[in-house]
Amino acid sequence: MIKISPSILSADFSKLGEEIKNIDQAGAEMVHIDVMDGHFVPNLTIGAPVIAALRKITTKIFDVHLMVENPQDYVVSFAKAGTDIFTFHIETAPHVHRIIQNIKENNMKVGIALNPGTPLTTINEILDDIDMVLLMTVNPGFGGQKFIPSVLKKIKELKEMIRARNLNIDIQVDGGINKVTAPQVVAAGANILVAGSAIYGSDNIAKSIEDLRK
Ligand SMILES: O=C(CO)[C@@H](O)[C@H](O)COP(=O)(O)O
Ligand SMILES: [Fe+2]
Repeated sequence: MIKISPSILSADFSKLGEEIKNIDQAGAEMVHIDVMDGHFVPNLTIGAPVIAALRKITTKIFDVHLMVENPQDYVVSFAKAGTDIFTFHIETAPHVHRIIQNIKENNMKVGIALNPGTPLTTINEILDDIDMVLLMTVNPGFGGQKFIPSVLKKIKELKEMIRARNLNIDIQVDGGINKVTAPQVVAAGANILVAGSAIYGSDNIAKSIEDLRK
């Protein structure tokens, strides 16, 4: 089953609560929250206090995508704020096994994100220990960018790695996902689609979510 995780990066931040209720009622399975630190990526967004405030208004899965250096420093505060899936970038984590253990000890699911230029070999040794792989289909930092088609091959390769090892791991894609690219990523093996501008940029949020799902 395909799950849709709308990225609130493209929402109207002046009415974030309302914007989250909109995607909640429209049937999205998750809420994708992009956390940026101005170091790993050249942009700043939100952190644990905002997540904790949003936690009060929805029971949907909080799919938190940390584009930050030193992600281990945020595990405890993000767990307390109500994060369900803690996704960090492999490019930021030399002690990757330690942070995975720490995320699990704090009762969150583990996601690992890879930039378009980062090879799958970087997660070979820890694939058995995680719940989700996020393959970036743009370079992280901003919403509204163009999908990078060369990632399709990587999605297929990851799907095959997971199948060959008989694992139960979600493949999430993020960046430039819309009505045109969604069928391509799903055919390649992705099952969780993140979309910001394709959902919040449309005048019918429920329809845009259903269009992606179809
Ligand atoms: O993590 C990121 C960007 O770094 C994303 O989650 C974007 O927010 C997706 O936006 P669209 O490409 O769908 O507009
Ligand atoms: Fe994201």
